[in-house]
Amino acid sequence: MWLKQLTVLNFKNYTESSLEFLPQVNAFAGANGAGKTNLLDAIHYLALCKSYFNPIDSQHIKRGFDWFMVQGEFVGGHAPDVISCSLKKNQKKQFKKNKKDYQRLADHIGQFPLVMISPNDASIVTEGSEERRKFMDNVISQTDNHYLDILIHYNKILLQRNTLLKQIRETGIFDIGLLDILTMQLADVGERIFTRRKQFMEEFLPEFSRYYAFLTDEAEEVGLVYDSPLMLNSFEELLRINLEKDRALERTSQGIHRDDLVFTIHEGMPLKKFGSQGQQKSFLIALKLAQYRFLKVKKKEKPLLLLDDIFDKLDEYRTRKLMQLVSEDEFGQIFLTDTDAARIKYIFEEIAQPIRIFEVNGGTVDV
Ligand SMILES: Nc1ncnc2c1ncn2[C@@H]1O[C@H](COP(=O)(O)OP(=O)(O)OP(=O)(O)O)[C@@H](O)[C@H]1O
Repeated sequence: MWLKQLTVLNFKNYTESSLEFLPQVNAFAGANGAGKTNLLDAIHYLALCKSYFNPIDSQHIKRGFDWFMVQGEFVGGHAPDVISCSLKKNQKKQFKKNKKDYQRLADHIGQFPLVMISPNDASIVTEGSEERRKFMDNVISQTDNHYLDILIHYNKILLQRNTLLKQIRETGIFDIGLLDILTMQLADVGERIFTRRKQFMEEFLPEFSRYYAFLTDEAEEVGLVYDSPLMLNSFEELLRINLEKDRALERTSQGIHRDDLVFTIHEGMPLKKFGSQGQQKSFLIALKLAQYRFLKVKKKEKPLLLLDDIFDKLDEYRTRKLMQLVSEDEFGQIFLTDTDAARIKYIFEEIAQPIRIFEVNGGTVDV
């Protein structure tokens, strides 16, 4: 499966552009701010119904316009599929496959598996647990669309339970029956998410360790551990133990919405504090390569790989390692961005990979 054609209309700094791709490597080259990453993001929209960088859809409409559209033609695998995503200001985002609306976005996620590696990924190490849950949920959702459904369901019940806890505190009326029902429902759905995440980590961890060792020339021990309050107690027990605390806080203090991934180096020290910049970078790339491998095995096809500005950020050793994987045919179609077209040409010519370079300049593109 690969993306043959992409059209963007009024999308970020593009008015109208249509691009034809190679099934192998496609590079967007140009100065800072030219619009290279915007094209990767348009591809991300097609595969995952949303931006990789900014969750507010309306901010992707070109300034001065009131709608955008991104359309792409995927070929290979199944029959050619034309996917389009469009948004009119103040209206709901529309998704179509071969001109037909999707009933649910969850039906689309995972049909065109995709992995993005970007400098923004640093937030997975440096920011709060939400970023790491997002990473985990993104990978699982692309392989299991029921997972997305139960996540959405969990968040709805969580909101209802929190609203009730607030009402109890404000009104003093304690509807124990309703609280019990919401507690049981939350526990039931939460346990399913916990089981799925645990199972995912068991499969993911060996892949991650293998890629980290491959990318680094040091015999450094790194750790990746799934940490959930459900490791020690069942969800129902947890909610009962914390009932008084939850009533005082007016929210559900414990649950799978607090899950985290713990990243360590040097035998258990936090990666964020004790890992060098290079070690953190290798850790992140290993996470993403393991994500690629996981999706490839589960979906039985090669996901699209989007590399945002990574050759500028990687040292020569890691660049060579990545190129080794490209030449060993580990990946399918690749899209990448770089400020230096000559560097990209050189890197891919060295491993004799066909590449099409698009020169991007302020929202226009030349081949
Ligand atoms: N809604 C929008 N309307 C118009 N322009 C936008 C919109 N959103 C973003 N842009 C413009 O897109 C440009 C950024 O594009 P992009 O991030 O793709 O650049 P880039 O070529 O990847 O740059 P870099 O090499 O610095 O990463 C900026 O000039 C920004 O102002």
